[in-house]
Amino acid sequence: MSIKAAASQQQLLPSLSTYSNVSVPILLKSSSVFYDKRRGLRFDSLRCQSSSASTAVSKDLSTQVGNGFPESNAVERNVVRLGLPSKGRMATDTLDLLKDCQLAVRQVNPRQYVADIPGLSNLEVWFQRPKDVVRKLLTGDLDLGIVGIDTVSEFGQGNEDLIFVHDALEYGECRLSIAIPKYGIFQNISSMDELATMPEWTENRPLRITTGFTYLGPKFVKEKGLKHVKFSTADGALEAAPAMGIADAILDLVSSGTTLRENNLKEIKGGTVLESQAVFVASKRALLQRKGVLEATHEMLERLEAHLRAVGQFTVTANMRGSSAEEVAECVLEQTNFRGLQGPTVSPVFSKKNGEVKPDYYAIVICVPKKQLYDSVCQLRKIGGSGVLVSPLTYIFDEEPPRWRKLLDQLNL
Ligand SMILES: Nc1ncnc2c1ncn2[C@@H]1O[C@H](COP(=O)(O)OP(=O)(O)OP(=O)(O)O)[C@@H](O)[C@H]1O
Ligand SMILES: O=P(O)(O)OC[C@H]1O[C@H](OP(=O)(O)OP(=O)(O)O)[C@H](O)[C@@H]1O
Ligand SMILES: [Mg+2]
Repeated sequence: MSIKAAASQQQLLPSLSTYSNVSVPILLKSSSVFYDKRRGLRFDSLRCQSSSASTAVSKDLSTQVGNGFPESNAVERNVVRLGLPSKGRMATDTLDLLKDCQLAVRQVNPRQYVADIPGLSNLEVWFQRPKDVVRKLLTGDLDLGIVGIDTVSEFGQGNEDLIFVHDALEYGECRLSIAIPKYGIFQNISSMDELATMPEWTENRPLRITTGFTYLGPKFVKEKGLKHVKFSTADGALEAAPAMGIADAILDLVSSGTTLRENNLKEIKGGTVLESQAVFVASKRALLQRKGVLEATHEMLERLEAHLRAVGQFTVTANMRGSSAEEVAECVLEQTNFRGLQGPTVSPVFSKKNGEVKPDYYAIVICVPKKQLYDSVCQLRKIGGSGVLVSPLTYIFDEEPPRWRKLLDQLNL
């Protein structure tokens, strides 16, 4: 029997609700299955008949017993797998971010779904639809992924195997919100409470909400105490549904609000289910059990942190007159809002006068948030700064990132 055939046969097995600490063999025709409670894995021992001898082949099918998600049919693998969005608005931004972190993905052609990152050995990149990245993390077919919080929440359904390694990658920012028409019976409705208490909604005529978020939607309205609600599902252009008479309200992602505005819809107070942005997510099981996953995660996290810390800032160098480095440092610390990582770096700038080499100026180096660049230049000028040089910052590698410590704590490591 082929491994695939044997594996699909085993999918028919009832899941074991109770099992002992020791591996329990279940004999199934020519194969047997061992459950390992400690690792939550299923091992399949497939008996392959050959003309001369029968050989036992052990396959780790990475199947967690009883997590409620479909089981993986995959064969044993030693390589770490990272899932990235294959299409849509997250795809390009994700590749750009990785490139900026010196983790450029090498894809032979855009229709190929597997790729690698030359900087990370023993790691495969798999391009998948965002929702499939989450599903495959849960089935054990992927170990790591980058998707939106909305997708993790909708398709992960609170499963504890999913861990946010980095919860703010600073792109794909949007919110999942209820929106209603600006006109008609909704004209004066501006909050969830008002929507909930509208007399129009009855058992026979419930509030009809259309959404692609069929897990988060019903959960949210239940938490908000709405009684008469009926959900329908659609994949795109939801904003058209109220005007078409298909729905009363929609639950969809909003970013700039343009699509809502252009379709005469509005958000309401208390109607935001969640705020989302791209995140780096991992399977807890994979982090703990698959060789190389924790190491790859560490390296990716360090690079992401260092890049994201740096990307919002400039390095600013300016020359200041002063009689000593301490005097200049004091002036910067007292009279400006800007520092370096720990404090300003102050270095003497030497010039030769009357045959004598002396510090004439002092160069200060500080980090400045991009948005405050002009403000920093003005503050430096006020205290006698001149020759201001501004350069982009590529990375800030500080001490161990707090997110790494947090991850190890979550894993009890
Ligand atoms: N308007 C938006 N602005 C910013 N980010 C968004 C916006 N819409 C969606 N996103 C983010 O991008 C992710 C992918 O959205 P996209 O529309 O590209 O794919 P999708 O709609 O999930 O794909 P599919 O077409 O398979 O349903 C979303 O899960 C969300 O995190
Ligand atoms: O507030 P805005 O900036 O206008 O963005 C919101 C729109 O973006 C998303 O759709 P997308 O463009 O991804 O198209 P889709 O419905 O095909 O996924 C979302 O579903 C909204 O329709
Ligand atoms: Mg979309």
